[in-house]
Amino acid sequence: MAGTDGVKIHPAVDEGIAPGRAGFQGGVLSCHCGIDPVKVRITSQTSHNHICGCTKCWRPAGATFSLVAVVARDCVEIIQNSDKLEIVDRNAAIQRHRCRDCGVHMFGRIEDKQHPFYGLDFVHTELSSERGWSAPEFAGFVSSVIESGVDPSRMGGIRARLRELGLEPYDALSPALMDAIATHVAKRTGALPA
Ligand SMILES: N[C@@H](CCC(=O)N[C@@H](CS)C(=O)NCC(=O)O)C(=O)O
Ligand SMILES: [Zn+2]
Ligand SMILES: [Zn+2]
Repeated sequence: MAGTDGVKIHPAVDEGIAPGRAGFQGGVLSCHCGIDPVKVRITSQTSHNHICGCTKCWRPAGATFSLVAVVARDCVEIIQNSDKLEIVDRNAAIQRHRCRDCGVHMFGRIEDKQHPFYGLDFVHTELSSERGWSAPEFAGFVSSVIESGVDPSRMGGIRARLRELGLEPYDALSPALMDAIATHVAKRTGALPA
C-alpha cells in the first residue's frame, strides 16, 4: 500500500473528522473578506457532505480537495453583502455564487428544474464557526485532482489516505448518489415507472 505520511487532503479532515451533532440546525457561512464579508444563513443540517476533487469546487488555499455538502435551497438565505456575489459560470449545472473580492464560493445552485439535484444547493460548511455540521462521508471526483496539477504518481498515496480517514474514494460521486441520478434519468425517459 502507498505511504500516507504527509498526504494532505483538506484542513477539515487532515487531523481527523469531527462528527455531526444530533439536532444541529445550521449556522452562518462567512466569506474570507476582513471587512464587509458576505454572509449566508443556512437554516438546517446539511447532508451528503463529502470531499470533492473537481476543479470547479472552491477549496481553501493549499488544500488538494474541497469539502462540499448539500442543503435544500429554501434553507439558504443571503443575509449580508449580497451585492458582492457573482456567478462563476452561468452555463454550469451548478451555478456557484462567489464573493468577487475574496473568491470564496458561498453557495452553488441548480436552476435547471430537470436536473436530478434540482432543489438542492451546495455549500462549504467550513465557512461557518458553528460546530456540528454533518461529517464528510466519502470522496468524489478523486482522479480530477490531476487536472489541478497533482502528479498522477501521488494518487496511490492520496487514495490510501482517504481510505484511512474512512472517506472511500470514487472518481465520480458515491454509488448511492450515482444510483439516485440514474433513477431520476430512468424515470424521465420511461425506462422505469415514474
Ligand atoms: N473532471 C472535471 C469534473 C467536473 C465535475 O463534473 N464536477 C462535478 C462535481 S462538483 C459536478 O457535478 N459538476 C457540475 C458543475 O460543475 O456544474 C473537473 O475536475 O473539472
Ligand atoms: Zn469575500
Ligand atoms: Zn466538485
